[in-house]
Amino acid sequence: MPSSSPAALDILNLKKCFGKPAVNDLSLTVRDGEFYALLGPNGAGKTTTLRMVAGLLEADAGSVKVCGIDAFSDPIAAKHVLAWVPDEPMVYDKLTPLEYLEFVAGLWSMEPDLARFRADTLLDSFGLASHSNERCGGFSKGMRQKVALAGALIHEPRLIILDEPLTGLDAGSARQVKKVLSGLVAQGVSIVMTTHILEVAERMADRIGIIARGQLVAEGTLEELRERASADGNSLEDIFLKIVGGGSEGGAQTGKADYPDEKVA
Ligand SMILES: Nc1ncnc2c1ncn2[C@@H]1O[C@H](COP(=O)(O)OP(=O)(O)OP(=O)(O)O)[C@@H](O)[C@H]1O
Repeated sequence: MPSSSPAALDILNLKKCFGKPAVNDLSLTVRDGEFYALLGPNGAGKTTTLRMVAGLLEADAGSVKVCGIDAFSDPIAAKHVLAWVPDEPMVYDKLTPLEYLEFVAGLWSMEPDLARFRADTLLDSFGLASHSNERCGGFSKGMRQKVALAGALIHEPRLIILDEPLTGLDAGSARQVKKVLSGLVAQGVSIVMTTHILEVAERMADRIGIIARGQLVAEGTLEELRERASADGNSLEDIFLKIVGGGSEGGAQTGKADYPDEKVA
């Protein structure tokens, strides 16, 4: 749908080198209100790209605009309109979900009544209402992930950046998260999500971008990608493998590096 609002995310010629290029002159645009899935083999540069967008990692070159705000020259304003949920989110073990959400809301200087209302609504949406007064320390990975996601949403961001949000979630939790995300998109919120679960991208995303070797190698709706891969009738997995080939970037590079130069949020 055409929109007069600025793009939710505008990445232009972004570069980051760790000895060798991790993100290599990458440009992409996520439209206002769009659900954009970022796919790519292990080590393709997805997380590095999103860390730069979220202000956790300094770019070597390029620019990033979030809802029209220059994220490099005005990072605080950009952070107000975005939410970042890493693939291994951190919550405070000694706090209950309710305390954690009220704590995060306090960091955003939200009114206590509004914070409580938002916290209760979010905990309910994620199926955590009955655990809202238990300490997070005893929670499973999936429950912690949902608490972290709720915390990221408390300030009503316009752009939500999710790195592998469904990893480690059971079917019920994954469905709750997908439902919340779809509901947010229906309200006009924009989402960028990396995932290795191609079926999720296929079902949920308005557009899909495929990154390989730090560059955007394909982008479009599922239909457009099908056309591009001349793979009519095939699944996204067929298209993906045709575009990027099998295997991870750099062969054995499948695990996370130790990120020595990561900034503290
Ligand atoms: N802080 C860092 N120091 C050194 N190398 C890094 C750092 N961060 C990322 N890299 C390297 O940059 C490349 C891109 O990594 P990145 O984590 O962005 O890939 P990815 O597409 O998110 O992969 P995955 O799907 O496995 O999460 C990899 O070769 C990785 O080892």
